[in-house]
Amino acid sequence: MIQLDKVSKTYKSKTVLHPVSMHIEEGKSIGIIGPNGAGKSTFLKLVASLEKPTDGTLSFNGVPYRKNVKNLRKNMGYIPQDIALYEELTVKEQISFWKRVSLEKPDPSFLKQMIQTLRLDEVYKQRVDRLSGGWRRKVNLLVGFMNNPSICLLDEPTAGIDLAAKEDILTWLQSLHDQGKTLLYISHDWYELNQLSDEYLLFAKGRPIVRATREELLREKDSIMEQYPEEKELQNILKFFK
Ligand SMILES: Nc1ncnc2c1ncn2[C@@H]1O[C@H](COP(=O)(O)OP(=O)(O)OP(=O)(O)O)[C@@H](O)[C@H]1O
Repeated sequence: MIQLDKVSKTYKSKTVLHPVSMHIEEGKSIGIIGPNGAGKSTFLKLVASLEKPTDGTLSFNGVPYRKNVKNLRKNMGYIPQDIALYEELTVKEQISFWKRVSLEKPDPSFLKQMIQTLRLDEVYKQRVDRLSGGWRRKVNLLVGFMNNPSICLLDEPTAGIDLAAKEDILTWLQSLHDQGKTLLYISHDWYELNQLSDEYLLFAKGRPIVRATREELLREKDSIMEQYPEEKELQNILKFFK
């Protein structure tokens, strides 16, 4: 479905993503892991078509991204690390606002199901700036995905929020996976990753160094750690993988 051919990214003279070739199959749930600065967010933004590759080509269903942006955007939802909402609006107003301005048509039944699963009806009439981080994150997910995309890209969707909100978001992500959607998400939370991932994509030093199932990663983790003795953060990440 999504194909990357020798895709790389360089900012000024610094290569932050070395050439990557990869196929992402429809319906796969891929957990992206790795140390800070390893290139995970850059990779996700390139897949989301929010960044252009310095070299290489991305294609969706055989058509290069540049010839296919409209169709691609219709099928894709991307949630960045930072929450981007109109703080003074209530949740209800926020939804109405985004419904009006979104280029893609919202899907009413999907929206209703999302509100229920994320329990957003509980705070429907509250202003966003009065909500906790967990609720705000849920609202952000809602407005980012209200058009029912088949490819869901998420950059640390549960970082820094309370446990109850994490559980709700995890349940909702699992329901997306059960519906056959493609999920690519960056996370540092092994519990969440183990619940959700068909595969792991492990980044280090500006490239994906391993793509593996949980069982494969468990088998390979000692040898990966031996190959990258100087990568302390990578060692710490893999040490806690069970
Ligand atoms: N717009 C930009 N201009 C210059 N350098 C950038 C830009 N965006 C990212 N970088 C650099 O690219 C490298 C990879 O960043 P990226 O955000 O992709 O890493 P990451 O693995 O997602 O890290 P984190 O877990 O901290 O979010 C970093 O060194 C970062 O400073």
